[in-house]
Amino acid sequence: SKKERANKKKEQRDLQACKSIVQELEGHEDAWPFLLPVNTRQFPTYKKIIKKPMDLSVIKKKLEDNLYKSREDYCEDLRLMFNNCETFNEDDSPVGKAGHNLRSFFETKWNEHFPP
Ligand SMILES: Cc1ncccc1N[C@@H](C)c1ccc2c(c1)OCCCO2
Repeated sequence: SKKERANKKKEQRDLQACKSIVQELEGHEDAWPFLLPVNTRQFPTYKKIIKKPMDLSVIKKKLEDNLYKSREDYCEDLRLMFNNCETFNEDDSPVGKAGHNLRSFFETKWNEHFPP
């Protein structure tokens, strides 16, 4: 139907916006702690403390494999990644500071693409 076609277009537009936001995050100078899954041999307590690890490479793959049912679903994974960072890292640590900076950058991009 016309409504279904319109909805499909919106979903395609949202997916494209989410992909471009991830690309912008990856290029940010404070993205370095979030580009790949945390190495649990390097951080042996991470698996016990963080129940649902998340990073930009997983989010990018989920986008490519069309595993998000909505932009809200995608936004949830990004906020999970930043919340994990706050759980494990001190605010004034290098990773903690990078997490706060990148979260702020993300929320700004989010509001640019999807004004509340
Ligand atoms: C987001 C996050 N949360 C908790 C722990 C680590 C991470 N990120 C990883 C990629 C990382 C961050 C800092 C690091 C590091 C690796 O390499 C060991 C040397 C010290 O510097």
